[in-house]
Amino acid sequence: MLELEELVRDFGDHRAVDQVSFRVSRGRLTGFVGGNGAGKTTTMRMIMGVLATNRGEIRWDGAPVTAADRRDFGYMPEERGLYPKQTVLGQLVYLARLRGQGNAEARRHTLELLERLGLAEKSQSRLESLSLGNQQRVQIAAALLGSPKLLVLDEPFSGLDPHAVDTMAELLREYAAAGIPVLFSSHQLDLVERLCDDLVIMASGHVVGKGTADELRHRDRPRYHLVTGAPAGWARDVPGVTDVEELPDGARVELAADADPGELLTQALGRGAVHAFTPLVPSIADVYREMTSA
Ligand SMILES: Nc1ncnc2c1ncn2[C@@H]1O[C@H](COP(=O)(O)OP(=O)(O)OP(=O)(O)O)[C@@H](O)[C@H]1O
Repeated sequence: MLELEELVRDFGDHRAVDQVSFRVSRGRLTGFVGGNGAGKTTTMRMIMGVLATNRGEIRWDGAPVTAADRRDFGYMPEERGLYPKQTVLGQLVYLARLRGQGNAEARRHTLELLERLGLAEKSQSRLESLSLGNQQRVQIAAALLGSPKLLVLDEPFSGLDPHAVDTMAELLREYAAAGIPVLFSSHQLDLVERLCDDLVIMASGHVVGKGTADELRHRDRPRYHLVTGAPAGWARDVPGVTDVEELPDGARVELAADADPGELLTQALGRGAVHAFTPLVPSIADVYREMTSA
């Protein structure tokens, strides 16, 4: 398990990362989200030791992370960083050998990954001759070489077409299922919602939310969508109702945590037809907007 405890990173007098703490657990896919400049890349660079921390601690399996640990971490940096003029296969095999694989094993594993990522036919092409999306797939392959014990991926899905997104998502799930903690950043909240076990939400250098998607979606005050065919302002007078947003055909109604939604429904039925009465569960995009809008 990877643990970050109260990490701080300053650039001059700007605090880019402020008291950031979270965990990336074994077998869990953890999505790392936040607006531009929120501090995700800086945090990932500190995990990988590319940037020093000003304060705080990074632990791997309970002990302060070491350079040896980091050699076993698969990393896809924001700045990417493969060689444009080298062939895909050539440089991936080279990287696999740097990670300790023998030549035959490095070749076999690299070819397997290229096949999996739909790049087998491009193995002898120079990286710069590939489309941007295919270059991105090669960068992903580079992070997966060797047998990484942890994956730290900075926006691995950006620039991928929908099929490549699905392949990549499936691959990350397999790594997580094999017990490898996976941390990836993304601005694609629908994808994060679909894929992740855990989420960490950052804003202005701070963690503003973390937990499973269900935990983050949980609201202390449940909300319901009531459709009656006419504005339902009367709901304001129902015991337990704390907020009403009137709609042309009903209302969105917020209740106190201990209120009985049956009371609202009974009163609605007493006034005529009820076409729908449904709990409103926020999407992760809603949660994200609420948490980062301050
Ligand atoms: N090397 C640096 N020197 C000075 N400031 C930096 C440096 N790297 C990052 N920053 C600043 O730190 C803050 C956090 O940047 P970071 O790249 O970590 O954000 P991010 O969440 O990854 O954003 P994005 O989603 O846009 O990639 C920003 O204000 C950025 O300008």
